[in-house]
Amino acid sequence: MGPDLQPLSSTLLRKNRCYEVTLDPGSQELSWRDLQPRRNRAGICLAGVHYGARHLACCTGEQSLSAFQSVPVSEIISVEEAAIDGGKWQQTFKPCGFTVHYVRRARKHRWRCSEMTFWCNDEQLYNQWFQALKRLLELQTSRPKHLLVYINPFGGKRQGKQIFDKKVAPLFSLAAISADVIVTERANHAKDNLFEVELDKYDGIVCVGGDGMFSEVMHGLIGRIQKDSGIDQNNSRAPLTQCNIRIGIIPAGSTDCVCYATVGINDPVTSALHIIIGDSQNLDVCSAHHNNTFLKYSVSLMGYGFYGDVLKTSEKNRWMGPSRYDISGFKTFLSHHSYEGTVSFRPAKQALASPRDKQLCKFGCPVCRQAKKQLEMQQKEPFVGLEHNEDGDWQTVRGKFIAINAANMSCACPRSPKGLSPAAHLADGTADLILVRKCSRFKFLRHLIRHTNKEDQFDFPFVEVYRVKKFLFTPKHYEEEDNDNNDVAKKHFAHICTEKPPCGCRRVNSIWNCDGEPLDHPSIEVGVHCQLIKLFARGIEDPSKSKDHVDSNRL
Ligand SMILES: CCCCCCCCCCCCC/C=C/[C@@H](O)[C@H](COP(=O)(O)O)NC(=O)CCCCC
Ligand SMILES: Nc1ncnc2c1ncn2[C@@H]1O[C@H](COP(=O)(O)OP(=O)(O)O)[C@@H](O)[C@H]1O
Ligand SMILES: [Ca+2]
Repeated sequence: MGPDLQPLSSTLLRKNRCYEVTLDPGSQELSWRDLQPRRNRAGICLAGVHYGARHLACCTGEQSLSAFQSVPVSEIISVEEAAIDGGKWQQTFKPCGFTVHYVRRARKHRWRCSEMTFWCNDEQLYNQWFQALKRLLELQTSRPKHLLVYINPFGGKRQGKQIFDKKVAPLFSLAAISADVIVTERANHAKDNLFEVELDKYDGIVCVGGDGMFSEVMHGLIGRIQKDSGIDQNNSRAPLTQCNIRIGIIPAGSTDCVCYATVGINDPVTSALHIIIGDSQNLDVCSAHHNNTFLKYSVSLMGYGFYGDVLKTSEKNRWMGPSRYDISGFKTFLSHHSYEGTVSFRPAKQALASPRDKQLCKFGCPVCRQAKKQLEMQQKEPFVGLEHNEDGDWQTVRGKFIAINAANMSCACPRSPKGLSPAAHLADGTADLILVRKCSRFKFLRHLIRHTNKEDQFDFPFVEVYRVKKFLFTPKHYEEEDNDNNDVAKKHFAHICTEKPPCGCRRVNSIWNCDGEPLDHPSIEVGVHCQLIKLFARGIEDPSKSKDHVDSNRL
């Protein structure tokens, strides 16, 4: 806030009614209340302005006070000169008006753009208001001005381009955000481009598509930043360089889990508004390695067994769009495979919360805030990375599993609004490792159904959940493997058994579903990199805390 900015309070007209309108640079709020004036003969009230203190300019006649309403300056999208609609009183006074476009909260975490026009009866007053609002908006320094946008035209229902053109681009232009738009022509187009592009030109990167498209952009960005800072991604112990350029997700995919779990809804307009107002949410990233070779990063789900098989079956039916997952989910459920192997993990000893508690990760989450403090302290230490003394001792679990899932965030999505691990945190430096042991089809179905209702999906004897910072998985058929040649042979063997199981032979290996992308190896080492990337999001707002806003912003 600049020293020159003083509170501004005036009586202005809106829809031929007098409002006391106040812009307070201290509280960073624009507020207004209807003064319910009795009008003079011409039906006009007098407007006044006063600087330096709150001032009630009088309308002629009685006043009855109505509800006070406000919008934080941080949620004003733009201010522009109002278009004159030729009303009767305007012909006499030639008033000047300004329109404020702002964020209105609608139901279920949806944000919408609302507008409100106030009229001033002299040009000087109008200029004071217009300039003051513009100045306060210019001081919102976290807002992006220039974005790089990648659109996957084939994601989800193939609506990415239309969604961007019709719903997002008009909002960006209203907010004076310019965008370089690339419609991808092939898989990995965005990722490759991110290694070449002049990143400094942009205040953020936006991907229009699903989790797979987000994953591609994230890989491009993290890979580029590591390359620029000389970090070898194949070294699983290397501390990765944080990516400070934010990524925005305009949901246009099949699952849209990353968007849903960080915003609360998969709605393109809501996401565009979070980008415009410059929200920021740090996000943990898991890295998966095999034999000191980097495989992939993941921010949502890494799933072996059930979710790996769902992915594998669904890839063949990509043409079906989002419903491919329902069909492959049903098929996979019926096939009811379990996979034998060993999971070793290092529990997060210092975790401030547990996967079974009810403390969900919300906007301003104290658990993630504490993790940020710890991270800042660790970064000051000479040896940083994924190894910390505070972590617990390694533990090992062996057996036959229907599913091995690592949820780095809740993985909430329209199919499961509370997600795979409802209490997982976006930015706490841990992931929830969920082991579903071999059990009957009926029991597994009960576990699955609980992802869609309020019951606890972990409350079964065949389900275990651990909050971890690192884990390893070795399928039974890869155990005792210690060199790459063996690995190739066994991969080949596993492939044969997976694709063409001889009569009586159980499927040997599943694949890892890594944010909707398959991994090349089932035997992996995974570590969580605390708050490695940033999104244009804020986490999920608590409806009980934002209720006042929902109501007060609705005009
Ligand atoms: C009897 C009803 C059972 C319903 C169980 C539903 C449980 C769903 C949990 C879904 C978690 C999803 C985690 C996110 C995965 C995505 O990264 C991935 C790729 O998404 P996209 O790129 O947008 O295509 N999606 C999936 O792997 C689909 C999982 C669907 C499982 C049925
Ligand atoms: N132009 C393109 N043609 C084919 N594949 C693409 C293209 N652009 C991106 N992709 C790839 O499509 C995959 C799925 O994209 P995504 O947007 O997540 O859709 P969905 O949610 O339907 O899976 C991603 O792995 C991404 O790399
Ligand atoms: Ca996490």
